Amino acid sequence: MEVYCTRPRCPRPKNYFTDLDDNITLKTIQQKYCTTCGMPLLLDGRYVPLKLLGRGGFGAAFLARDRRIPGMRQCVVKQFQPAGNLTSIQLQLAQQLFEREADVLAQIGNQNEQIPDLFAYFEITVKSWQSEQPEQFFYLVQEFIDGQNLEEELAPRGTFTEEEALEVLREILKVLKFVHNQGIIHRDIKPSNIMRDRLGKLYLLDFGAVKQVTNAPTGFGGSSTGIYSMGFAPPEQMSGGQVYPSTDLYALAVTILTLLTKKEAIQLFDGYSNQWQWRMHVSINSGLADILDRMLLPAANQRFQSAQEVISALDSLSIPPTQLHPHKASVAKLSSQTQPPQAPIVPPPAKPAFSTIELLGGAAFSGFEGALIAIALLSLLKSPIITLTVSAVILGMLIFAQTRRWIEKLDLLIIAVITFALIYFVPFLHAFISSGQVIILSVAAGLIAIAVTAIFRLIYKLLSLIF
Ligand SMILES: Nc1ncnc2c1ncn2[C@@H]1O[C@H](COP(=O)(O)OP(=O)(O)OP(=O)(O)O)[C@@H](O)[C@H]1O
Repeated sequence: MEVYCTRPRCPRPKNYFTDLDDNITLKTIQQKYCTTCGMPLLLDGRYVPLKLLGRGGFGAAFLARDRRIPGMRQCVVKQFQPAGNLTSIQLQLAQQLFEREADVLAQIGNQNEQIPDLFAYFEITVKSWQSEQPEQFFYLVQEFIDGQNLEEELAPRGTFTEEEALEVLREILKVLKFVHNQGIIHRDIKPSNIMRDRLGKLYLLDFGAVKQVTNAPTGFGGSSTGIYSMGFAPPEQMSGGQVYPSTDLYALAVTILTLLTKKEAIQLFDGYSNQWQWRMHVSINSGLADILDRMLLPAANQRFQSAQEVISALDSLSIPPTQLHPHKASVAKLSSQTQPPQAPIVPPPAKPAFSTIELLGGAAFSGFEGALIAIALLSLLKSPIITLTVSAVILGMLIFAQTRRWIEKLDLLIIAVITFALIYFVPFLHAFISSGQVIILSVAAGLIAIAVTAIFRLIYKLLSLIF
């Protein structure tokens, strides 16, 4: 099983432990340590990081499994890892923001099905890798949303249709209504913070920048601390002033325009007239366009004052509410990568997936080895049919051993070198061809196997993109 080291600068974070392929060992073993930097890998004794999902402003996010939950539930482990050289005050503020995400998720995550649940928040202190100094790491574990964020969804495709954008608008307004009613302003609404799972359900993520203002459900505001995403933040947030529910509504409108036009916010805003000039880029229902424009007004008090006001305005347009639907391309891509959340959660795959390099290396080995085996067998048995059958069986066993990772990397090289040396230097093992031809045939077979595998891989990728 491959386990990912979460130490920020570990040069070789991928660890492979064959004993963890055994479910009983995986569940009972006390701890595992990174073979490169010594970092404990089983976080809080239970979370097994599998791969890096991405790095954000305050940390890295890892896909992990919880070995203490039957079926090894998937989860996201976020690690506090601020980028750049921060002063101790900035570092403290960044850490507060990370803890704030944990606080907010603990408060509201379990109450709203479109906000990830919080599973755990903990810190660990470990010996530094290159010095004797102890190092402290903070982790937050939350529900894994099996899907793509809207930025990832938008990148490979064209613009969202009006119907699709309206669905995002209505769904996120529902979540914002709930969030604002808890006295919380998100302050960082943007496509990358909205995720769609493979069944089409939309989620609002990343509560690291929220402002917890007051418990009053309406008419509240709180001062901004300068955390925002350029282009999505309204003037009051950019100037570090008070933020309001309408601050989030403004960012949501910019998000919708981004989806409708696939253009950067800056391309839709005319700095000279200080106005949004987006209508020339997309044509939509005029009532909906007016609602978006009102959400985008520069003065916070001229915009809609609550998510509910926008929902009512949308309802009065009599555009039929859309059915939640997963986007075709993204679902096809996901279905090739992940398992449905509803399905019984299965233990992690016994073996990790193969990278393209590993796949092509394996193909080269199989082709090379196949040719050598065939040359030797034909020289010994003199029967093409028996040679073909026995070679196919041996080759099949070698390929199976590779898929199970019983042989990999250096093993392949060693086996290839030994077989080649045997057949090249023992004349009766290449009785019908010269030594030079052994080289040509085996290398050619290796290259052909690489080419064929690459073509199949390409076709598979193209098909999964299309469907
Ligand atoms: N609960 C989750 N389920 C699935 N994927 C997630 C979850 N939370 C975050 N991710 C994914 O992990 C990656 C990193 O997320 P993270 O929140 O750390 O940073 P970000 O949102 O990309 O950046 P920033 O924090 O600067 O806005 C992103 O691709 C995000 O979509």
